[in-house]
Amino acid sequence: MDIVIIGAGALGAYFGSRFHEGGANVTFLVREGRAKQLKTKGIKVASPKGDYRIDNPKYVTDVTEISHADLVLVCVKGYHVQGTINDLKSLTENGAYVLPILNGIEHVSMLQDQLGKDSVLGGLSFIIATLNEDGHVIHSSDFDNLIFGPLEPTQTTICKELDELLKKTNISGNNTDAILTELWKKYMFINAFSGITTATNLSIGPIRKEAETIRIVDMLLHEMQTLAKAYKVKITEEDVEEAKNKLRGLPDEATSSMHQDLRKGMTLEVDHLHGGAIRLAKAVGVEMPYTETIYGVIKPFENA
Ligand SMILES: NC(=O)C1=CN([C@@H]2O[C@H](COP(=O)(O)OP(=O)(O)OC[C@H]3O[C@@H](n4cnc5c(N)ncnc54)[C@H](OP(=O)(O)O)[C@@H]3O)[C@@H](O)[C@H]2O)C=CC1
Ligand SMILES: CC(C)(CO)C(=O)C(=O)O
Repeated sequence: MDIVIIGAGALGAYFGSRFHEGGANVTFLVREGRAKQLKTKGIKVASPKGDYRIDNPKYVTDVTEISHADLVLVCVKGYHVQGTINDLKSLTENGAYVLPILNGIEHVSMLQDQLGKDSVLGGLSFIIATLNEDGHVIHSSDFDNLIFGPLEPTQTTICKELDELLKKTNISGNNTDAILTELWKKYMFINAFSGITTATNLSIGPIRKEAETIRIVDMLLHEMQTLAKAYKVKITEEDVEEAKNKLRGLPDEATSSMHQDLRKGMTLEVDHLHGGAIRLAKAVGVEMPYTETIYGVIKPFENA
């Protein structure tokens, strides 16, 4: 399979490397700065699932240099999705499917509106990864789940093909017919986890010790459950409990990518995640006081 990765950051470099390891033809579509780094440093992945390196990764900065793509993985931050649209248009016009795996929900309808519904698959990932100063991937969780599935009936074949490829790689994950529900469940989880870790500037360990702080997490999860319901997606109490169990199971030092970005002084995805939920809530008359509070607390650090 010819796979293009847009955004060779932590997520893109990790999954791109694993697909390369599994035998796919992987091209990274990157911007100038990252291109220079890939040229001089290559890609290295340090991971509990096994290290991997690509000394001379195939990368381009100009989409017209890509002659064919079956699938494009969109691995940029929420606030950079709009900037990928022209590249994605060029690739989908030549037959590629687009699989966004970033956090959040708003980008899905945005991509569908601009690229056409048939081109956009549903996707998400569970992994904890970051880039070091050499642009090498530090994968620190023992999980690396890539969940995807068709949002339109026309997409079943490409999803089955991707599922077959996935089995040849070292990536965990699966093709699901319930990708919309999975997207909302991840959105619920990430808004609570990234919200509480970033707002408190703490990893999950100390947060778990305080009943009052865990209560906020509980309220954030339930607000997202109510919002999903307003968009006709059923998140059950068991799903909320599963999210809480995930938080209970993380090591003390585990934290969200947004909190890692805060620590590094990078732009935060708070508008895409919490801001997006608040916009969706306003559109359907749902109240989200805890989410609004978390958003307000984090917002001054968005471009710190
Ligand atoms: N890191 C993690 O553990 C996880 C992250 N996520 C989600 O995945 C998404 C990506 O996160 P992450 O990988 O950490 O982010 P990073 O900041 O590490 O990577 C994003 C990359 O996108 C690149 N980029 C931005 N715009 C473009 C463009 N127009 N063309 C090509 N490349 C572009 C950036 O390049 P440049 O270097 O040029 O700025 C950067 O390398 C986020 O939504 C995050 O929430 C989800 C699960 C886990
Ligand atoms: C919660 C986690 C680590 C799971 O993948 C994540 O998505 C993030 O922090 O952005």
